[in-house]
Amino acid sequence: MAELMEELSQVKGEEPGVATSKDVRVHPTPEPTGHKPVDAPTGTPTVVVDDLHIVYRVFSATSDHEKGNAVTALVRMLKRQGRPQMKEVHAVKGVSFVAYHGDAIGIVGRNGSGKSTLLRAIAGLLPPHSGAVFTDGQPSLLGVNAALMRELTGERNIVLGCYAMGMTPAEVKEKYQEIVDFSGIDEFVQLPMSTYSSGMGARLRFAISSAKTHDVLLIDEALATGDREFRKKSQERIKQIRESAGTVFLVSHDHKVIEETCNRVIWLHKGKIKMDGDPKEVMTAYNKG
Ligand SMILES: Nc1ncnc2c1ncn2[C@@H]1O[C@H](COP(=O)(O)OP(=O)(O)OP(=O)(O)O)[C@@H](O)[C@H]1O
Repeated sequence: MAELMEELSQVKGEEPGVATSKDVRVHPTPEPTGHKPVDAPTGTPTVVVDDLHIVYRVFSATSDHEKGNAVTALVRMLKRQGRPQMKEVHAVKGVSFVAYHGDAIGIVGRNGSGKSTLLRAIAGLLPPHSGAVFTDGQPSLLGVNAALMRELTGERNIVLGCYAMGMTPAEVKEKYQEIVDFSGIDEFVQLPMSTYSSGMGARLRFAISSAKTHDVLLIDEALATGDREFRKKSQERIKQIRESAGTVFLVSHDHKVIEETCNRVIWLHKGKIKMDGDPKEVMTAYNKG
C-alpha cells in the first residue's frame, strides 16, 4: 500500500487531479478539494431542476435496407445520399423540482421512464435540450458501471478512485483501510477486479465513492447487487451523508431500499413527474398504479 501510494503520487504530483464531475457541473461553486462536510444548514436548496427536457438523437433505420453497415454507408456516399433519418427520444419531459441539503431522494418508475437519464443530467453528463439544472456543490454519480478498472487489483482501484475524487495522498492513506473494511472484500483486495463477483464489485464501488463527503451523491442501482448486510451498511452510510448536509439521489427498483433510505420519493412516468412526496404515500400510489 505505502509503495503504491508513493508510486502514484509521483506519477500524479503532490495534488492529484480532481474528479471529472467537478468539470461538468452546470452551475459550479468553487470548493477546495477533499473539503469537510458542507456547512450549509439542512433545508437550503442544493439542486434545482427547472423545466428540464432531455432528448437523445439516434440514427434510425426505417428498413433493413437502410440498416447501418459499411456497405450501405459506402453506397449512400456514392449515391450522394444523406444520412439515415435522425430519430429523437424525448427521455425527460419538463421535470422541475428542488432538492435540499440533507435530502435523500428516491427516484422510482418503470423501465425507460427516464430515471438514469435524469441522474446523468443532474451529474452534468447530459446537456439539457431545454431547461436547466443548477447545483450547489459537486455532484458525483455512482452507477453500476462506475469507472473502476477490471484488470487492476482492488487496492489499485481504491487508490486511483480516491485520487479521482480529489483526495490528497494523506487522505487516501487515512481512508484506505476503512474502504477495505467497509467493502468486506478482505484478501480479494490484492486480486484483479475481474475476479470479483458483481456484488463484490458493487460493494467496492460504493465503499470508494462514499469514503468522501459528497455535496450531491447520485446512486444509480449501485446497491442492487449487495447482500442484506451490505445494504444495511450502505443505508447507514447514506444516513451519515445526509446528516453531514449532503444530498443523495437514489435510483432503485428495490422498494424496500427506497422506503428505508429516503425521506422523499419522486415517481417518474414516461419522462414526467407523476408524484413527488412522502416515501410511503408515493410508493403506495406507485404500487397501485
Ligand atoms: N443513450 C441513449 N440513446 C438513445 N435513447 C436512450 C439512451 N439512453 C436511454 N434512452 C432512452 O431514454 C428513455 C429513458 O431511459 P432511461 O435509461 O433514463 O430510463 P430508466 O427509467 O432509467 O430505465 P431502467 O429502469 O430500465 O433503467 C428510454 O426510452 C430509453 O430507450
